[in-house]
Amino acid sequence: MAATVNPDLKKERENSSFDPNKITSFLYGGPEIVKKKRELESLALNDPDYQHEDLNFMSQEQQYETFLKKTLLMVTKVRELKIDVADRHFYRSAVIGTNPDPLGLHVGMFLPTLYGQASQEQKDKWLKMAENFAIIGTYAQTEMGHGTFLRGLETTATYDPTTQEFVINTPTITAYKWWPGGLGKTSNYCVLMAQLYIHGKSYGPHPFMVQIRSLQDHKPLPGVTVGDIGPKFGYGSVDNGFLAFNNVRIPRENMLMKYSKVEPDGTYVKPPSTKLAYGTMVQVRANIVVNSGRVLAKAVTIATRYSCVRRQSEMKPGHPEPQVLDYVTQQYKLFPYLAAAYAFWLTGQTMMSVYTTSSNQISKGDISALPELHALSAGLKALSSWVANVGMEECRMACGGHGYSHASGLPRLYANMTPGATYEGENTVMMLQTARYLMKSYNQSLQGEKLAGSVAYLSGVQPVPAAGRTRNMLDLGVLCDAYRHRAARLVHEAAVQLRNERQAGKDQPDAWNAASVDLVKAAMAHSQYFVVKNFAERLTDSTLDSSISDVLTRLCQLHALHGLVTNSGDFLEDGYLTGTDVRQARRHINALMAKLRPDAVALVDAFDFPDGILNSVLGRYDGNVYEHLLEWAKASPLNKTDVHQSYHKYLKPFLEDNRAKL
Ligand SMILES: CCCCCCCC/C=C\CCCCCCCC(=O)SCCNC(=O)CCNC(=O)[C@H](O)C(C)(C)COP(=O)(O)OP(=O)(O)OC[C@H]1O[C@@H](n2cnc3c(N)ncnc32)[C@H](O)[C@@H]1OP(=O)(O)O
Ligand SMILES: Cc1cc2nc3c(=O)[nH]c(=O)nc-3n(C[C@H](O)[C@H](O)[C@H](O)COP(=O)(O)OP(=O)(O)OC[C@H]3O[C@@H](n4cnc5c(N)ncnc54)[C@H](O)[C@@H]3O)c2cc1C
Repeated sequence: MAATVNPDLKKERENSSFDPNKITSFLYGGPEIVKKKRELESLALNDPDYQHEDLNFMSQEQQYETFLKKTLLMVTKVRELKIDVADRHFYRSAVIGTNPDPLGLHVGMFLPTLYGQASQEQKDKWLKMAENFAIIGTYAQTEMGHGTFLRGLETTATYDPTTQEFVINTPTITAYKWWPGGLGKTSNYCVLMAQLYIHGKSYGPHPFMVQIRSLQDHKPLPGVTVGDIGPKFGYGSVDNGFLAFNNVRIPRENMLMKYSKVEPDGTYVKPPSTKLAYGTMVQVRANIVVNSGRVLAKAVTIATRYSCVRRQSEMKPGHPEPQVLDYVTQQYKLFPYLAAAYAFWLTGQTMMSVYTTSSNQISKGDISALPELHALSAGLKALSSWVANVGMEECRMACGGHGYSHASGLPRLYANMTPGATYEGENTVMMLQTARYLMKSYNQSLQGEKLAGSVAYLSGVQPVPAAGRTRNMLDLGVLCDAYRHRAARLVHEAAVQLRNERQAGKDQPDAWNAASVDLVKAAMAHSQYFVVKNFAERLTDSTLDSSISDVLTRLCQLHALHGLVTNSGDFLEDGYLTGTDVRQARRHINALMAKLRPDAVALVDAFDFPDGILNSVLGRYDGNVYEHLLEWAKASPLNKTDVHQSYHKYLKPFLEDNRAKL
């Protein structure tokens, strides 16, 4: 095994224009945080208790078992090591790498729902147990027949005032809860979303705390049917489950009653907004924005490092084979996603701070920020996970044949992360939610109302500038204005389309459906504007070291220009940009890529993913790809013996038979 760093990667690092540690510090929020992160990561990665065979060599059952063991151990160690709550995610991501874990829903949704939806008495009753993993829960909302349309959920919780209990029922096959993570085999509790019925009247979906397995022998409780839904595209390390109830009774106090309440006599107390019950989803959507940036950063790290190690073809006759990253077409595959990874990393930070501010306000009873928070998180969740999906796949293909091997880490990354476009709100549906808010805001602005927050720009209609002027397409102000104009125009056009459909005689739902392609486009443009503007604003930070602000500016320019060129029709359609502008933009992209080329490895190094987290032979920090590819392949289960047992069972008789017939 080679101990030295691959010479090509070494040279790349020597030639970069800046110290990657400075960007790492910028990305993570300061050198102290980076220090803490590295300490926690190396603690986890060097702990022999977490070592196991490569998951790619395991069955789904083995993956689940391995991950369950590992996550439980992690919970114990986090407690023993007294790791601060704020720092735990560093340790956790080093332990689990790019895999989801069976306790993910307990930590990511069950606990947050208790924090956000339970009354103080309910918190007193359950939080200690849940926080200390004395019980394990999941978030059981989606049913076989309905995931998106929450008002269509079929599971019922019918209040019985005589016993002061809710009776939980699964009336049909399609009402089976389906998909919740950690439900199949791990959880003994869940937050159940069910339709509340009182005295025969429906009050819509509400959250209930329901025990589903015995705390003694883990068997399903009477009336509960629960199991695993079977293998999926990815997520082998998680037991996504199904769940059904047959007249299961739970006490009245088990409805989570921070907002809505049911009194003992069956009187229903309305919440300030029915959408408060959807609060946990908003939180996870904000998390998905953060996660999409990280996922893309991982994929780009793997593909960029490998593209510097990989040499292929003759660019000039008789010359050595170049590093594939020197092909401009290869740069055009990777650098826009490198820039997007930075863009979404920073968007994720802003999204989280908007989430924290708004949710503090909401928990104090001021719900005015709810619509904006919902619309922003829905649109950014959809945009970021879509871009991450396309980017991960582009990175895989950019690694040629070896990208297709699990050794690259890319298929597993993709399979585990692609459902980000589906779970926590299917992306098209989320974009349409954002569009709904945009239409509402736009109409308010037409009524003369002043808009605030992410839609403030819709108030001022921008004129199309006179033709013949010259623009500097590298100017971030010019680029932000162009995105802003495009978003405002597409919102306006979607509104016009809606109005036309209405005037043509369609009712509101049909008109909405007819205009929905334009509505999604408008929501996309709005979200992209937010991302570009946010990136540009972060660069105005006066504490930024000039050596890194130059390179980050190039990334921001590339991100904005690439989006502009790939959607050029949107910018050209009304004459806001000219053909000359777009041509100029294309040339700038080429020039920017050439400038970024020497810094590419340093820019991915700055994401600071240790090898143990990347889990990729192609993306190794030391670049010693080939020897480790061979070593990895040798470890594959099919190579445990020189002659596989199937030879004796099938191949030998087959060959002998064929030889005998000659
Ligand atoms: C494990 C976690 C780890 C954590 C951290 C690690 C990093 C994270 C990364 C990775 C981990 C993830 C691991 C896997 C997790 C997966 C879990 C799940 O998937 S759980 C299931 C999710 N299910 C959905 O998301 C359903 C989607 N559907 C809905 O949300 C609703 O049904 C919706 C929005 C589509 C429609 O809801 P309507 O029918 O009740 O509402 P309408 O009639 O359309 O609208 C009424 C009004 O309510 C507003 N509204 C809707 N939702 C809102 C909300 N959430 N907040 C505020 N307002 C809302 C609307 O904008 C509208 O407003 P106006 O009337 O126009 O003013
Ligand atoms: C890996 C994974 C983990 C999950 N974990 C959990 C969990 O822990 N807990 C849980 O409760 N759920 C979980 N889910 C379920 C997930 O939340 C749902 O699958 C998701 O919300 C999408 O809903 P759906 O499956 O009903 O899609 P559908 O709504 O059936 O989507 C199918 C198609 O219909 C389109 N469509 C639907 N409605 C509209 C509309 N109004 N307008 C336009 N187009 C529309 C969609 O765009 C999509 O193209 C998980 C799913 C996965 C894949």
